[in-house]
Amino acid sequence: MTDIIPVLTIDGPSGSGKGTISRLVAQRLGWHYLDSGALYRAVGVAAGWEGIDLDDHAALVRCTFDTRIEFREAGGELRVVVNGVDATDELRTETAGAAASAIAAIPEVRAALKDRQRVFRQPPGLVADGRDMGTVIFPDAAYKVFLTASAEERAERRYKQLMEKGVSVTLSGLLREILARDARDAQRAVAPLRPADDAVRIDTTGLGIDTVVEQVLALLPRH
Ligand SMILES: Nc1ncnc2c1ncn2[C@@H]1O[C@H](COP(=O)(O)OP(=O)(O)OP(=O)(O)O)[C@@H](O)[C@H]1O
Ligand SMILES: Nc1ccn([C@H]2C[C@H](O)[C@@H](COP(=O)(O)O)O2)c(=O)n1
Repeated sequence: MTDIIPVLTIDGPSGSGKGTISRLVAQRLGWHYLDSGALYRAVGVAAGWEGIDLDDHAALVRCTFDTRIEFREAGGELRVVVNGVDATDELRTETAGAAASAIAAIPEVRAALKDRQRVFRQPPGLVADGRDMGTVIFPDAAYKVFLTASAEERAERRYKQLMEKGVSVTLSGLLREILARDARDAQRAVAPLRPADDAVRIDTTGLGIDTVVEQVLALLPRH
């Protein structure tokens, strides 16, 4: 059954616009949406609540199995509920992103989350965003995109986003964090960040959101 449910994978580094573009494309297509990074972030946040050290791999693997993660639509927004608590805002912090990146390098954590991602493949279709959607989780996806943008532009996007939320950060600090996360995600041994061989690469540097959405939609036969 799943082999006839179409999947569009959108992978790429932090700040390349995966989440923004995936959500808009999923809306336009009327397809489901999987934010796979939210699963890693949720485990990282749950581990923090339990006081688990990021070096304690056995405890992190246990925490991955124990953590309940639900996605709920509320007022047109996707909320993420972790162990019964709405953790959407906490999940989006740079601290949660860094913790997610660290635990995502643990092979047993990745293995434990595999099936929890694949169940999102439901009719009429799925748009899945992450780092290994096209390479590991949905290697048979009909459509694959790899989004990039220069690290400087990604840092600027994040800076603008955080300033709008009233979070005080520096552009140079964000650039450092983005480069560190890129390196960790791309250099890990299991499912490193890389484009699938059959992915279409889109460099979004200097491109507006609407342009990127149209470029992605143009890859699908009709919409
Ligand atoms: N093409 C674009 N042009 C300008 N801004 C963009 C573009 N795409 C996304 N943005 C903005 O950049 C910020 C980061 O985008 P988004 O969260 O979608 O990136 P991401 O790749 O999902 O990041 P992460 O992996 O860290 O979750 C958002 O504020 C978003 O509105
Ligand atoms: N498929 C995925 C999704 C996410 N991760 C890890 C690596 C990221 O740095 C971190 C947070 O992801 P984001 O929410 O920024 O997309 O989670 C991964 O390894 N594989």
